[in-house]
Amino acid sequence: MRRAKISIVGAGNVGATCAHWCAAEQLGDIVLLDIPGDMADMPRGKALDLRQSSPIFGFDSNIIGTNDYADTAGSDVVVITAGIPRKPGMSRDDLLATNAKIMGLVCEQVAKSSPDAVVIVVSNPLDAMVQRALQVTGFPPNRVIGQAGVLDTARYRTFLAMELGVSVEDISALLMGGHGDTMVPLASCTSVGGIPISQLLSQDKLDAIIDRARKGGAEIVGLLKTGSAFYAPAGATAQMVEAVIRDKKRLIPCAAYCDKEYGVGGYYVGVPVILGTGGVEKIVELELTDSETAAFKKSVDAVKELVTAMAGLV
Ligand SMILES: NC(=O)c1ccc[n+]([C@@H]2O[C@H](COP(=O)([O-])OP(=O)(O)OC[C@H]3O[C@@H](n4cnc5c(N)ncnc54)[C@H](O)[C@@H]3O)[C@@H](O)[C@H]2O)c1
Ligand SMILES: O=C(O)C[C@H](O)C(=O)O
Repeated sequence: MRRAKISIVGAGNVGATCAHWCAAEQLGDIVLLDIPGDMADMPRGKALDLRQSSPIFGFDSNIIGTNDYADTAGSDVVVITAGIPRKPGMSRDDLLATNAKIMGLVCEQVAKSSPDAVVIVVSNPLDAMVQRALQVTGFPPNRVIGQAGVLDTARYRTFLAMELGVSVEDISALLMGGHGDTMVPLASCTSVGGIPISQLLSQDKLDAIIDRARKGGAEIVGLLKTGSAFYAPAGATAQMVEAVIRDKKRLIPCAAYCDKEYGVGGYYVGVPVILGTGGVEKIVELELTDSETAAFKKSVDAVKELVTAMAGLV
């Protein structure tokens, strides 16, 4: 049987760690690509190192590193983590000019080498970068998706589990909106072992957890000092890769292109989707409360502003 082919563009912290999770989960063969230059051999070094762990963990994936898009040809999934991460004192939006240019260069190559791939964008500012990937690849919107909601929801679930002293496995939750400080955790969709969160936690404690989840990326940047989070982001991305490769039909939050859905009007924003081999197979439209609708609109407006700013930069 043909193994799936997964290419990861950007072999830095998120890209290489995503390759690690994908290999450990035996999702397919992996190509790690990064730019030529002084560090041209780096993706080859990381790929070889990862491959040498295969006898220990028992996976048979072929893993290569390269600077050449020809090696990524015919990928089933392309993950894009190319770009700069933020440092303390920066917002994700400060990365817009640099990463929009990088995203354009990468997507021109991806469109030529893997025209049938599902593209999963990770680079920040996420919602604008996915829009850029859609513009440049010209792929149908269901095959260009952004990773943010799985990570944001995982942070929210982690903090809830820590507060309640229960297993993360029993916490079911959902966040919507852009990947920024305006993301919208839905208390109405948060439950623990089937019990609505409102029966287990006071509103004050829940608000504090929501605030920490919103600022979860900045908290890690402040601790690391040299860059941003990568273990959880890479794990979240690998979960999306798995949903596509294995046609899992996962119902998870992703940055998906919403036109009529939620009245967004042609932008990427975090919404619950069904993710399978075709990419986004369905956007699930929920009934939101008035306050959730207002928070979602604020988040969408922030994404629109960023996309408008990007148009003047590329
Ligand atoms: N969406 C999310 O949830 C999320 C989470 C974490 C990080 N991020 C973003 O992901 C991006 C990568 O983060 P990181 O920590 O891996 O950074 P990193 O600096 O460790 O790695 C980025 C890599 O991209 C490479 N690169 C730059 N230009 C390239 C090009 N034109 N072609 C191919 N590769 C290129 C760099 O050489 C580098 O190896 C950042 O923009 C960061 O903000 C997003
Ligand atoms: O915070 C960042 O800049 C990286 C990423 O978006 C995150 O949420 O960890």
